[in-house]
Amino acid sequence: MCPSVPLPSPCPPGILFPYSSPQLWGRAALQPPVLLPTQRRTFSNNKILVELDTSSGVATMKFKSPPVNSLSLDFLTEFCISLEKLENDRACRALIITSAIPRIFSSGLDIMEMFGKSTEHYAEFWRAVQEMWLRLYGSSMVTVAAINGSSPAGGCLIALSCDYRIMVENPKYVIGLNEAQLGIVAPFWFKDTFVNTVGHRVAERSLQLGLLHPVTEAHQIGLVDEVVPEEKLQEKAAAVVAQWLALPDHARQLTKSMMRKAVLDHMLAHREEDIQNFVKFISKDSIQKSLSMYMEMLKKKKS
Ligand SMILES: CC/C=C\CCC/C=C/C(=O)SCCNC(=O)CCNC(=O)[C@H](O)C(C)(C)COP(=O)(O)OP(=O)(O)OC[C@H]1O[C@@H](n2cnc3c(N)ncnc32)[C@H](O)[C@@H]1OP(=O)(O)O
Repeated sequence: MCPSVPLPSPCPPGILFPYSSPQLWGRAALQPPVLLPTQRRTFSNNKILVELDTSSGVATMKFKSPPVNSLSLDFLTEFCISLEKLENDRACRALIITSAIPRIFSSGLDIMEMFGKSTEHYAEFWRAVQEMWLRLYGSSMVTVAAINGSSPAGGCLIALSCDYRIMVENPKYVIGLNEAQLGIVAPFWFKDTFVNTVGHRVAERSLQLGLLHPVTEAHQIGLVDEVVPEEKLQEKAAAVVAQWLALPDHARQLTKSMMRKAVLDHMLAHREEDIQNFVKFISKDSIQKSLSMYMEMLKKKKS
């Protein structure tokens, strides 16, 4: 759905107004409370499975890209297509994002997409990362991250871009923006999304040290909103969605837009510059070396 206000191309559908069309806001919000039979619509691709319950208006999206749900260009493309489909579906009002891979929500951006490739490839990849964030952070749906595994860097960004985060209680799971540990830097819009969630001081320390927070700590600093046992995750996510959907869509959406607009506008205004920055930064020999060493370290850890 194209916006009424001109946007830098490509136009991100579903971005909260003033970009999105007011006709989208109503969705199923004011339907009378009649009891409808449960109806499911499913669509799937190689990387993602989506199930939409049209009677409740709640979609569940499961990442299923082994081994670790890394955000490759293909994954990001499929993710954006799925988000666009749901955003434009009047029957869908809420989205729960979770993983079908045991122990991993998402391992973040696929490091191989940032290593040993052409500048054209880096630019295309980064535009896809931006697009994913624009669509998710600017979504008019209620979005809940049901985090059932570790979620570093780009995986954490996906969770941060949702309205609410519920994480499974497990001493082995970690979450955070650990870019500094890889010798790279979280871009300003990752940082802004993080600051808007945990506040400036907590974000500054966590970003500078590239911290991956254990679940209890993530809860303490407000990076996740709730911690639950694995078997309660889906039930809790459904309850949170029901609570948020009890409000009129337009009021919730206007409020969400008010809270997120400045960060979204800032990124859109600097989108091309941000791509150029990324390409220049990631192409540096020293950064390529850091990424190579990090991948080596991951492999050694296994053996
Ligand atoms: C100007 C701005 C500039 C730059 C901004 C860039 C912003 C970057 C954002 C990012 O998201 S960078 C990615 C950060 N991600 C990580 O640091 C996670 C690294 N991975 C791990 O910590 C672990 O793999 C794990 C996710 C905790 C899973 O551990 P587990 O023991 O279960 O699996 P294993 O480590 O054996 O991994 C399996 C397999 O997958 C490969 N792998 C893991 N993560 C990635 C990844 N992000 N990209 C690509 N590949 C990844 C790993 O190497 C193994 O491969 P192998 O089987 O071939 O050895």
